[in-house]
Amino acid sequence: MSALIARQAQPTLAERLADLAVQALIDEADLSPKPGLVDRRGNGAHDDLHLGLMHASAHALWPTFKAMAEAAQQLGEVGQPLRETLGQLGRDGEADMLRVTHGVNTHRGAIWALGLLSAAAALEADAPDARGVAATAAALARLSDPAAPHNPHSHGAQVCRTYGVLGAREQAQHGFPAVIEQGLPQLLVSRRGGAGEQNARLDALLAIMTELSDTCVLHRAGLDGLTRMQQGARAVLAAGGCASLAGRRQLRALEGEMLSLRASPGGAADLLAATLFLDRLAPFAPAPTGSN
Ligand SMILES: CC(C)(COP(=O)(O)OP(=O)(O)OC[C@H]1O[C@@H](n2cnc3c(N)ncnc32)[C@H](O)[C@@H]1O)[C@@H](O)C(=O)NCCC(=O)NCCS
Ligand SMILES: Nc1ncnc2c1ncn2[C@@H]1O[C@H](COP(=O)(O)OP(=O)(O)OP(=O)(O)O)[C@@H](O)[C@H]1O
Repeated sequence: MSALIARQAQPTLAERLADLAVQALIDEADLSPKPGLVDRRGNGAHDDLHLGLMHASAHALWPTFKAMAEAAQQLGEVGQPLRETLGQLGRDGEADMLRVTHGVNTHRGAIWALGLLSAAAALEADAPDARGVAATAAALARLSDPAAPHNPHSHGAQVCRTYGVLGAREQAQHGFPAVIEQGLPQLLVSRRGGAGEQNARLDALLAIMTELSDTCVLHRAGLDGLTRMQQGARAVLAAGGCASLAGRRQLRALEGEMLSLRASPGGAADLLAATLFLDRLAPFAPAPTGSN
């Protein structure tokens, strides 16, 4: 292979971040058994989603995440120009998603969360620790985008009004507390406890579900459904997590409840993808000088 071809084969930072974002979405979709969500076993509580569609949607978003990271590199700082560029790229990405899925919402919340995090990771490429990247993403999310069409009829907007809870927008504006305080710590604790990677990821999803006001669940199952989701997730973790027999029993019970309510924790799933994205950022940091 010539040196030129070898050089061209090296992915750029923006390409590597887009790879990471798409991989996080694929890993989230494939993770099984997830209560109520699309996974390798089936469609969960959804009649318009399936695993192939989730994969196609995830891959279709690669150019969006790449463009967001490139915009961050070019503009170089958190500010109104970057916020407005990301808003336009996010809306274009959503249109791409809907074209691929023929109008089904597969990843609206994920474009929002992973888009902000991809841009933030590009800004923080020298020292990409999870907390710092989440804080930078939050600073971007707190800037308003005058071109964003406010949709008071979105499911999220409706249930936030009805139940007085905070949704996807606020989760980002507050620095992704569900990821930083629940998802990532649980992932590390379960790994350290020898749960195995898939069970550690399931535990991370459940940890996110214990606290989140997931507007997907609220929309389909109301406050009672949300409470049952949170309590059920706590019961799995209290029983020893997904690697334990007792935890698996609780997980099966939770899944039964979610399916009977037609409820699916789509917001928690997006935030698990955000958790997996941030978990994998460390290797992006340049090696400290003097290290071998
Ligand atoms: C902020 C968003 C998610 C809209 O939120 P809204 O609550 O009105 O919408 P909707 O119900 O359609 O979607 C919410 C999505 O978020 C996820 N979600 C639900 N609850 C939560 C939660 N508590 N926390 C995080 N995500 C959640 C769900 O998966 C759901 O798909 C987004 O679609 C948006 O408005 N984007 C504007 C375009 C933009 O600025 N893009 C920039 C990309 S960086
Ligand atoms: N594995 C998954 N399975 C199902 N949903 C997921 C998965 N991963 C992420 N999600 C998220 O869940 C959301 C889908 O939720 P939902 O079906 O409630 O959306 P909706 O189209 O707004 O509402 P509804 O189907 O109730 O009319 C998607 O936006 C997506 O971000």
